[in-house]
Amino acid sequence: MAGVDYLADERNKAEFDVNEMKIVWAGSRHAFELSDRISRLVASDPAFRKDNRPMLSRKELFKNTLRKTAHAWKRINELRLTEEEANKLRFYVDEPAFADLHWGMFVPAIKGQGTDEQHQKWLPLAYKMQIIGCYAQTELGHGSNVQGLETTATFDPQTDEFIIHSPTLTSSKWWPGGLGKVSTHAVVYARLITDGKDHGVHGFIVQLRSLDDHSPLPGIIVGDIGMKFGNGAYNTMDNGVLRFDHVRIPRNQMLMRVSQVTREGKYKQSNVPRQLVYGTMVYVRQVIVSDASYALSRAVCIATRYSCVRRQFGSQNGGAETQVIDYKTQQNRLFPLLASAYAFRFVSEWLKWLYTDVMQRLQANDFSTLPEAHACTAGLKSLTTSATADGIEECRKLCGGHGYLCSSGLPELFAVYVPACTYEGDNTVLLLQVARFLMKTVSQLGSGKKPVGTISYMEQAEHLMKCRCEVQRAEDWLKPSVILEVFEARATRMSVACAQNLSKFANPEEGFSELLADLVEAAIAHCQLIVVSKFIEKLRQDIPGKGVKQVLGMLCNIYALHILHKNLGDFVSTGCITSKQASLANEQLRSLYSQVRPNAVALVDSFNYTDHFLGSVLGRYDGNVYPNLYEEAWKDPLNDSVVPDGYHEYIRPILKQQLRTARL
Ligand SMILES: CCCCCCCC/C=C\CCCCCCCC(=O)SCCNC(=O)CCNC(=O)[C@H](O)C(C)(C)COP(=O)(O)OP(=O)(O)OC[C@H]1O[C@@H](n2cnc3c(N)ncnc32)[C@H](O)[C@@H]1OP(=O)(O)O
Ligand SMILES: Cc1cc2nc3c(=O)[nH]c(=O)nc-3n(C[C@H](O)[C@H](O)[C@H](O)COP(=O)(O)OP(=O)(O)OC[C@H]3O[C@@H](n4cnc5c(N)ncnc54)[C@H](O)[C@@H]3O)c2cc1C
Repeated sequence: MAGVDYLADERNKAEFDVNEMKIVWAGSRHAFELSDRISRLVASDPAFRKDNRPMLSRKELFKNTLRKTAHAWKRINELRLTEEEANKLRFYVDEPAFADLHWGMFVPAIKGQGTDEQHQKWLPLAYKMQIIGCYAQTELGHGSNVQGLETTATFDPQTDEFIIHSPTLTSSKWWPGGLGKVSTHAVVYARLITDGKDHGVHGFIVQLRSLDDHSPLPGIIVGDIGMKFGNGAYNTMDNGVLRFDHVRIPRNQMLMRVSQVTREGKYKQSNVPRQLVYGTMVYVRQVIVSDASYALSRAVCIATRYSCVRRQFGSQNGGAETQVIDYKTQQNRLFPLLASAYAFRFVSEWLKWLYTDVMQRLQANDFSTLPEAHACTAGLKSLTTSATADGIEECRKLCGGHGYLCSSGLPELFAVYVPACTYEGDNTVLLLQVARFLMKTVSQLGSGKKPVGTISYMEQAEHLMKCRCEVQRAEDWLKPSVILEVFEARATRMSVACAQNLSKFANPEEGFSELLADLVEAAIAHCQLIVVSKFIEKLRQDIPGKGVKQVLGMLCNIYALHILHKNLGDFVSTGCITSKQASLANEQLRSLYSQVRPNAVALVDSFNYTDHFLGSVLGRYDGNVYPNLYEEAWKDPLNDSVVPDGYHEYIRPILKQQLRTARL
């Protein structure tokens, strides 16, 4: 029946003001209104239909993406959308495309690493999309090890040009999104060579294709790297391969904010850190943390609504069966993910602030907070993407068999999402960057250099190494000060233990190599502490709306106590808590699940996702799952005919043969 809300009872149970929570989730009333307006605009435009993606061949899929991206660009211009609105529009179109890399990496790379003159020349062209660019860093042979890249950019003082060259097969650029079929330009990372000297990896703007007929320019071989994981999914993106055969570009196309090559071929460095060459990655990692909260919240929204609709067992006297969400096992798997979605949302808002702050400082030549920003973006990118990828898969399982259908939206979400654990830095490699930062901090304790920002807790290392958790009753676990101290103590003790073990090696690098697995665990402990502490900080702010702060408090405690429960080994073995306190934490967690239960649907409604964006029959707002699932099945092209194509060739002969055998 149209118009019936099958989840109305669930919505009536909510103990908080959903409209106010929507504003908290969005970040501000302005952000909410903008998101709400743009998501409806996209949902109501048939050109942005996406339910047919898994059925399309790669070519059809890709052309469809080109059509949608062109349509989005047309709408952005017609409606004169601001940059913020245009970003939201691309987000709600929900189809990875070359434009993500153009706006998300090419433009930021020029902005961050180009000089004023380069900005004046290239940014207007890029803003109008008169050129389309990508970010060509990774090669066939090297991705993580950026210093190992092989492409060369050799200065030719005779002609005042750089010669861009791929000396080996492994130096072929491999993976850049938007490169394969679309980009006219790329920021290419290559080893700068002047006068026979190698100055390491630098960025260069290189034109790849003709602006008249799109054919590759002389000396350039470019194409798509092939089909990727999952139907539909990330195959809308033309990840590409690129080779250069002595391609010449003018000297002023080297991005020269960090270092310059003069007309005479002299290499000069500005007084800014070399690591600014990595600045675009810091920017995108911060965006990816925000993206993690959106991807996880989508999966959680689907699983929560469906868990209320789905009933199994427990019928008494012919009454309704139990809603699967009422099983404690379902809650124990689902609610920590719900809490994580909120936790990641808040930590990403904070990270955005941190990034903006670092950028402002950089403008004023203050580079002091760059290492912490690198550690935070790298660590939180790793933590949130790993948890989200696992979380989406868990949500699929929470939906039972139906979660495996493409119409649940979960398989495609998973397939699109999992590469986030790899792109923009492999998650383990990034955690090791955090570990280096932690080891450096520990080694400087007592040297007078004060740890600042997210690492400032280490200032109390002496106390944190020996403090005892004061929890005696389950309710004691609800105190933010208790949770914070326990997480700080665990992170400190794990870092200090690594540092002590490292000091046993004569060669620190050898020690680091040997202890990699422990170092990764210490880095995770530090990153989990950041997420917990930013959630607690959020709750210290003024949050209006009936019951909003209370229910967020429950989620914060669920997030922290669930992490504690999953990592009991760390907490108990470092002596931060006793096994008795661990079981009290578990008791508290169970009680929190019961408290969150009536609010579950309202908490996912607060994400304010349209049915179009969710793209899931199981997650429909109205909960009317079964008739729609049934209808969806009939739309499959296999059901176009009653007798399938191939019956006469392959089924009938078998059947007939069996008949003969049976007669014998
Ligand atoms: C894009 C769209 C956005 C919007 C769209 C919507 C939302 C998103 C959704 C969907 C988008 C999907 C789009 C996909 C996009 C994917 C794109 C790519 O994948 S582009 C390739 C990424 N490649 C990597 O990330 C390589 C990873 N490797 C590295 O970063 C480095 O090589 C690293 C950090 C592992 C090692 O670097 P070393 O070899 O230079 O190393 P060391 O010696 O360890 O470091 C030297 C010093 O530099 C610091 N450092 C390293 N990296 C830094 C950084 N980034 N910033 C500041 N300092 C850094 C270190 O802390 C160290 O500092 P001390 O000397 O100890 O003080
Ligand atoms: C969908 C997708 C889109 C992408 N888009 C772009 C793009 O637009 N532009 C671009 O330039 N690149 C892009 N990339 C490339 C991406 O950035 C790299 O794949 C990524 O940085 C990982 O590098 P790698 O592939 O070399 O992994 P590898 O480093 O080869 O990793 C293989 C394994 O080795 C481990 N490992 C590696 N080094 C260490 C170490 N030091 N210590 C311990 N373990 C280690 C890793 O943990 C991993 O398990 C994209 C990749 C994907 C999948």
